Amino acid sequence: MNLDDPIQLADELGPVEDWLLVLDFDGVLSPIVERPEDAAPADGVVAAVERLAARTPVAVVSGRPIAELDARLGRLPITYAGGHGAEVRTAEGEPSAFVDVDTVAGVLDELETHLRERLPDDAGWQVERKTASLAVHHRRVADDLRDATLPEVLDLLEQRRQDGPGFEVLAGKAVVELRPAGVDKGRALAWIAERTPGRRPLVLGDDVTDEDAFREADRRDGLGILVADTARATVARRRLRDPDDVVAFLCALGDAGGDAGP
Ligand SMILES: O=P(O)(O)OC[C@H]1O[C@H](O[C@H]2O[C@H](CO)[C@@H](O)[C@H](O)[C@H]2O)[C@H](O)[C@@H](O)[C@@H]1O
Repeated sequence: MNLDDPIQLADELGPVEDWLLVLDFDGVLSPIVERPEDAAPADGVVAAVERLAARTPVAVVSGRPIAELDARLGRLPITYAGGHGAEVRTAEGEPSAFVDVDTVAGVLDELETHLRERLPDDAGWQVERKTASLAVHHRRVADDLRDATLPEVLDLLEQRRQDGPGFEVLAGKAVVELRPAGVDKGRALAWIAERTPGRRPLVLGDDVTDEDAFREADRRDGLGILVADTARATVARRRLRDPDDVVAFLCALGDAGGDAGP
């Protein structure tokens, strides 16, 4: 799949009011960095999203909890879906939970304690406890240690699949995660799309967890845009290079038609 020019792609898509804009955070609105806590929106992202949100529904759908999205983006007048769709807050501020946190807390607590003992921070491991899931980051772990240890970590996660309400194991960018079953970005998109009729989903994502949303967008006559500097297997039909290209694309979408503002 060829790389798209962000301005040409925005021009091709026509009026922004035709679309429900669905944006991933890490790797799309924010460049990938070594430590999750250091991630920040790319320059110009917040202003571009705010401008678009005045004209069409916008959602950020992320693996992060909503509280972390608030801390990084602020409380914009858009829908936030956190934990890959475990929790949603509408643009009007109405929250919905799709996982009962009490049913997963015991499994996650016990696993977190064990993994923090087994995977030392000073070797580069980072255990991230989220509202309804748990992630193990290995971006800063030496390759040989990672290759030797990751099968054991995956095995530990796999052993929890049947516990509590049931879980899934997934792998993302330098991360593996235990997530409650029945939650994914495709379902989150479906829930949001049902509440914004008449708009075609336009999904921007960079990671394997975004493929569910790309598929759901296709089902709804929408479009998936992969954000990646190299081609890889994806159901997305268009591709932008990186978060800087995403900012250029969002600005161009906001400029097209309607009241482009000052
Ligand atoms: O769905 P997203 O908004 O893309 O969130 C996916 C995960 O993003 C974070 O981890 C990733 O980004 C980090 C910061 O750039 C990077 O250090 C890490 O290697 C990536 O996996 C976040 O920490 C996870 O909770 C999200 O699920």
